Amino acid sequence: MLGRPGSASTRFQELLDHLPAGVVVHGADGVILTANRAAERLLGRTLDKLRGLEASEAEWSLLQADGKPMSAEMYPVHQVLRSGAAVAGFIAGLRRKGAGVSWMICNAYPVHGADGALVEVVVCFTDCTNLKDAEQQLRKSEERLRLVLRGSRDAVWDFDLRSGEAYYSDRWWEMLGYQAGEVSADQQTWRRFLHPDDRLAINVFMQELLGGTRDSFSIELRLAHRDGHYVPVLSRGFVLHDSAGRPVRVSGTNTDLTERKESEQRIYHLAYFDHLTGLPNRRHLLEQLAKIGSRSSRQGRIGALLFIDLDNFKQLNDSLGHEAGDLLLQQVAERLRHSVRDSDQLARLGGDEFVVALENLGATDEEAAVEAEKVAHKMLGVLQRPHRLAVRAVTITPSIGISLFGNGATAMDEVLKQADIAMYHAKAAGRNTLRFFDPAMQAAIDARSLLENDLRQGLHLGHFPLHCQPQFSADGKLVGGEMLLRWQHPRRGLVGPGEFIDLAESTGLIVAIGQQALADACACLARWARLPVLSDISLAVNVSVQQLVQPDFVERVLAILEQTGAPPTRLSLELTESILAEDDVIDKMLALRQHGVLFSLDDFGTGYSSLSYLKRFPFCALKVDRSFVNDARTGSNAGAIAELIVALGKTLGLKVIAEGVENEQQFGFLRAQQCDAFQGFLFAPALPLDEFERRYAVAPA
Ligand SMILES: Nc1nc2c(ncn2[C@@H]2O[C@H](COP(=O)(O)OP(=O)(O)OP(=O)(O)O)[C@@H](O)[C@H]2O)c(=O)[nH]1
Repeated sequence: MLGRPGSASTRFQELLDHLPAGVVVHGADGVILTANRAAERLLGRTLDKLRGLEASEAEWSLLQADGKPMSAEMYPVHQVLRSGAAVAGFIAGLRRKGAGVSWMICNAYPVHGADGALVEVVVCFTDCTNLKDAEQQLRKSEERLRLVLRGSRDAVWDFDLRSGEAYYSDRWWEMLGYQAGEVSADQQTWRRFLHPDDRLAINVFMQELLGGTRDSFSIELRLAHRDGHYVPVLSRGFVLHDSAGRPVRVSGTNTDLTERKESEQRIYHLAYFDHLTGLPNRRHLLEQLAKIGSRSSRQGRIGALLFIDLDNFKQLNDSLGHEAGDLLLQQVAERLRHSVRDSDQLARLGGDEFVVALENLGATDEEAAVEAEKVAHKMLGVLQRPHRLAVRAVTITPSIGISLFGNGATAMDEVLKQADIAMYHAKAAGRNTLRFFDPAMQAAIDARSLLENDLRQGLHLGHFPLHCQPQFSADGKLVGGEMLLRWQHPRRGLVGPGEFIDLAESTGLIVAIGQQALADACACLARWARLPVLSDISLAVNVSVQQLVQPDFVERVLAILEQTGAPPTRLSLELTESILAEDDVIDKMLALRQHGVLFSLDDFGTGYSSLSYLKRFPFCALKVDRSFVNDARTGSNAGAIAELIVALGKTLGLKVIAEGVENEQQFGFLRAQQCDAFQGFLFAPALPLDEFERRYAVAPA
């Protein structure tokens, strides 16, 4: 007991005895003078046995914080005796014989006498074994966590939403090609690495996550790597909420999915692509066909399935060997790939069979069939060019079966079967050809190709005799004529343009036909120039888009004018509005205008009827479309439009010509509107040129 006489001293003693901390008082020589009850308990000795003991000679020993034995001079009492200074917060282990180690936090301070000399050292110590154990546990578990994370390759991150603190682990940076600490980071930093296409979705996701009650999440995203590529990442973690449900912490790990994605891709490729040619395989095709079929039905567009089988491939395989066969199949695949659009679905079905699905070929079966046939013809042409194999060059032909789809009536696997059947018909027809599944379609295509042949033949033999429809002024004077195409077919007789212009356009023959018509018209103008009655009338010739877009269109026209000697100022080229949207048209028109050639705008009122066209392009005349002329009378809509068109033409200084005038009522109405010229059955139909000249080359009596 710390004995001090008097009642104050007794109270002080009681206080000390009830302190939970041990207190030991040493004399200046280090010997224990007294101790309180807690010290007796902690040291396991009564005061009697403690008194007179030197700390270092006692039955207990002290350990350092790291568990190693502590040398006597490091004991707190000795440190104070040596230095005269207090020691605070000193951690020491107390090992007593027969008992374990208890951990203490020690404070020690010197007590000085009146003369300033050190007379006592008071050492206080509190048991902190529990705290020490907890610290050790914590350290162990932290170390364990560190090791686990280092081994896991996952990248840890942790955001304290209240303090704004952000932690990105070293691995997090390493995953994106950076070193930790290289970039200063906050809670928004990761967003800067997001793939632009992921930003919106991730922002929405984060808003929902932080605004909701979920406490875990898992999401895939892409983060930019330093070298420019994007790392696919699986981000998983937890959200911690406070008692009010507010998010206070978000932590998680990012797993690099690159390898997984690559192997998924490899597996996908193995399952869906043909290893020899790299083309999609049968399974891929069948899956795509279902989508293609429903897309076409939805859009109301017709498409075609082409079934392509090489002819006598077995023979080639047998004679040149399987390897040569493989090489050929690869070349065939490559050529097919180049004959279709990127959006077309090409696949190798197996062996020497390939399939192409062509979508969106037209609004009707006929249109689609024409387009499909073109592609199939292209393939026939492309495939039969010699293939250079290691041994030698070989030629191979395909047989192609075609079936249309898109009206939703036939399932796509059925369409595939139909194309297969059609392919067998192509084989039966002698190979190296194509066949449609639908006999009616085949008949239409056959008829069309017959007509195309005839058209070529007709062009060659000059079977397009010129016809000319006269144009008159309001007072009945002949002022011009429009050259109209007719086809003198050897079996069918005279065929009107409605029956062959489409075909001529889709086969490109229109360019040659138009060129011929232009040459004939100019020859005619040259002849008329020598006939007094016809010498000052103009002749209009229709020009198609395909003609006009020819790069040398201007030169061709000038050459014809030169060769024929026709007066350019009598030649009027009629264009429809759709042509005006093509590039360079205005330049070509201006070039020809410089030589005096006239231009008139045909069918005005039916197309875009853009006023800017009329102002920008160097037109001399405007033709009111026959649809307005038909119903042209006072009070009708068509009449009002015709009236407007005439007024518009007049304002712009253009000559206005009405076509398709069939009766006196129409004529009377349009004449009242001050139309300049009139053309139609009321006056005369298109006449063969010789008859035209017979009728009009004589001066009126
Ligand atoms: N080199 C090679 N040959 C293959 C491959 N797959 C299938 N074949 C062969 O391709 C040939 C296909 O022959 P068929 O289409 O049945 O007959 P064909 O000789 O082409 O005769 P037709 O089709 O009637 O014109 C068979 O001999 C198959 O062994 C392949 O991957 N590589």
